[in-house]
Amino acid sequence: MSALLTVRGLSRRHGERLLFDIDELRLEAASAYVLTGANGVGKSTLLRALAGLERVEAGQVEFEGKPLALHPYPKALRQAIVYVHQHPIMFSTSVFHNIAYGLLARGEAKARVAPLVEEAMAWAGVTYLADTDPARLSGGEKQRVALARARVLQPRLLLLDEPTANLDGAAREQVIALIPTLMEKGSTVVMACHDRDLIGLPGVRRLKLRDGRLEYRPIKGDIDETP
Ligand SMILES: Nc1ncnc2c1ncn2[C@@H]1O[C@H](COP(=O)(O)OP(=O)(O)OP(=O)(O)O)[C@@H](O)[C@H]1O
Repeated sequence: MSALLTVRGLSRRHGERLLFDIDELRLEAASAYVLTGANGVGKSTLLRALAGLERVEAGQVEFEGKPLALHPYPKALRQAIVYVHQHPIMFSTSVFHNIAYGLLARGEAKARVAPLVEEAMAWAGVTYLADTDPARLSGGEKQRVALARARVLQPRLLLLDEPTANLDGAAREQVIALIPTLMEKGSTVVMACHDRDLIGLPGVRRLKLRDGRLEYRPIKGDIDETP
């Protein structure tokens, strides 16, 4: 296994409160993780920090073996890491345009974008929504569009913040079914979640934030409910 991202001495304070102080966060290439821990322990903050959306203190940072700093947030990480919010925000245009946007912003040729977007929509089962305004989508459809929009960029690291938190029934199951296939293109996936079905997916490692520290659990670790 080779390390994709290693961050040593990763800490975050809110005033006097130390939210976390992690000796070492190490994410392997082409691997899947769940990040668990009690409400308010800092899971979202940690994911957002890795995506450059939240200011943290960091010691040594290595991405694909190269040393980097998290501030200012480097272009190499901006291109390699995608964060998916639990309430994804979308442009009021169409589903197709929302999925295409990141590719076009990267300077991808229009002729190449259409087939990539179509493939991503088919993967997420949202082709029938291509022309729909995202404001009209159900929660499950919106989450699947957000996953397609992230996947189409082929990120090296995909950070999912509670991808099933607001879903139930078939909508939740459809999202869970997509998760294992996110790794097909070699992406590493980290999901902050409380969902036992995501935690129990085969081959998913568990990271647990507790008392400001990060604990590494074995792949088929227990899925207890202790915070
Ligand atoms: N700007 C801020 N100032 C002070 N405290 C903050 C600020 N932003 C977040 N917090 C606090 O930091 C803590 C961590 O929040 P975070 O959303 O990262 O937790 P979480 O583990 O993702 O929680 P949940 O499981 O409920 O989603 C919370 O107690 C939150 O209130």
